[in-house]
Amino acid sequence: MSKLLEVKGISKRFGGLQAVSELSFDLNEGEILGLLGPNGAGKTTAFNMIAGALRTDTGDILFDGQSLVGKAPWDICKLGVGRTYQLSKPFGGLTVVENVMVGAFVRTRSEAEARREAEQIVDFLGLSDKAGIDADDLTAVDRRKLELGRALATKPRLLLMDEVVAGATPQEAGEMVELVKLVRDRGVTILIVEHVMKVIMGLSDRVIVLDYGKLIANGVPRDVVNQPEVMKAYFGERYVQSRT
Ligand SMILES: Nc1ncnc2c1ncn2[C@@H]1O[C@H](COP(=O)(O)OP(=O)(O)OP(=O)(O)O)[C@@H](O)[C@H]1O
Repeated sequence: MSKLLEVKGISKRFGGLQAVSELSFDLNEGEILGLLGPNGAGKTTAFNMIAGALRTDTGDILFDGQSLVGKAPWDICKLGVGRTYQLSKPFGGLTVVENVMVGAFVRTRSEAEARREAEQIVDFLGLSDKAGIDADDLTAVDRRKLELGRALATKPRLLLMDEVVAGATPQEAGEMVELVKLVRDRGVTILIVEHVMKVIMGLSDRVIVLDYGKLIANGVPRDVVNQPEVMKAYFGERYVQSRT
């Protein structure tokens, strides 16, 4: 399996706080990798370094063999790294299709082409009947789908997804999980941050766990969640001792 992303010893310090410390991991082409860790573990910081929103203090990030360090978010997106945000904020006053077109303009200057691609994506997301409504009028779950659509329109090979089911009902979460699987089936490699364990377990081929900015586990979801280090990070030392 070829490596699409190689993260090599990246670190980030904010003042006195070491948010990410010498983090290394690989992501294989076609894989869904879950990024886990308790609040404040450094997941978003790691994401932001890969997407170019934050500069790394140390280390390198290779995408398809090419270093992303020092590149602007826009250029990283053009290379094929898309991202979704935890808080999806559609452009109000634009329709659902027009919102997705914004993503498509990363790849094309033709309005007709952007519209055609956006319509296909809106259809894929199951939002065709809402294509012409103001994006501000969408429900929370449909906004999440739109967020995914905007990212897909940039034609990513790697998609960084931040908490796709936050605030969703179990049924809506199930819908999002199915959509993410379909995105992978279209050939997109995925790195996903998610707090809902059931979602991560159901989606990820492999998971990595961060705690205080350090990688503490890397493996198949079922093995990783039972590792004492991981339980300690999530539930504390006492919980682990009470189980052993
Ligand atoms: N711009 C910043 N300036 C200062 N400290 C920051 C900044 N961004 C993040 N931090 C701190 O860095 C640490 C890691 O934060 P980060 O948001 O990466 O964690 P996280 O794992 O994504 O957490 P959560 O699950 O709560 O979103 C936290 O202690 C946070 O307060």
